[in-house]
Amino acid sequence: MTQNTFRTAAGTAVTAVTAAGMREVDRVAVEEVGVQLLQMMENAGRALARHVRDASEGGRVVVVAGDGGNGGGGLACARHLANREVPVRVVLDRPPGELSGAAALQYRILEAMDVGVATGAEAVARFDEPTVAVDALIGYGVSGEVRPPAADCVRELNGRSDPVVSLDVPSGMDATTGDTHGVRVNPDRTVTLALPKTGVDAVDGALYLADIGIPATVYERLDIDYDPPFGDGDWVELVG
Ligand SMILES: NC(=O)C1=CN([C@@H]2O[C@H](COP(=O)(O)OP(=O)(O)OC[C@H]3O[C@@H](n4cnc5c(N)ncnc54)[C@H](O)[C@@H]3O)[C@@H](O)[C@H]2O)[C@@H](O)CC1
Ligand SMILES: [K+]
Repeated sequence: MTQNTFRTAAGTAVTAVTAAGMREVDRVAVEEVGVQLLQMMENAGRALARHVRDASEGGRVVVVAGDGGNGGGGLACARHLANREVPVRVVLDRPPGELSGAAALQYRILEAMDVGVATGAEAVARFDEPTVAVDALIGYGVSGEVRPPAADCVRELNGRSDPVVSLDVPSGMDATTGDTHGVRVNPDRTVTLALPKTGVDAVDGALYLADIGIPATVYERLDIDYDPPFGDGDWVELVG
């Protein structure tokens, strides 16, 4: 099942987009309007860190990240948590040397900060104390059945009894259809970015929409109905 419109608790209608639609929003934001990816990622990471601090109540956090835009947002979140002295560790689904693009940039900052980084699903399993986990493995860019090592990380995340917070969409969930690509994370809350994706009505747990700074002109250029939903805040809960 997919949903084309969501609502905030205040009753504002929010248009949902497919993965292709969101990719087009990102393209217009960057190429036509001049908003840079790292600016949006910074907003995503900061908003996500606030949600994680909420869920963790000061306890430990593990951020499980992939190497795409979703992973980059997770790594930015780890930095914001460390900046607030939240005890945070990072697990990458692949060795750091295999990172590229924005995720590699985010990783280099964490390295300079001495934030602990481990690799692989076994590292997720090692967090046996109460720990909020952040799922930043894969976002709307999922393609085909989720493969190892990401698939093993997903299973480890689902085996945890502590809260899991997913960035944008639960990893392994098709952002357009809500279908599962073989395996997917079952989060306690999802912080989706800019606009809800049509498939996210299939998420478990609470669903929040975070502002990553995309101006209304981007939506106007794409004929997407947009009534700013955020009010005074940086995110809103979506109620269906
Ligand atoms: N406006 C934007 O462009 C922003 C996007 N952001 C994030 O970037 C995401 C989109 O980024 P990308 O296009 O890089 O894509 P993703 O990060 O969603 O996915 C690409 C990553 O997933 C892996 N992957 C894909 N399919 C897989 C499979 N079947 N098995 C195992 N691994 C698989 C790829 O190897 C790659 O690491 C969004 O969901 C969002 O979370 C945010 O960081 C902030 C700004
Ligand atoms: K995710």
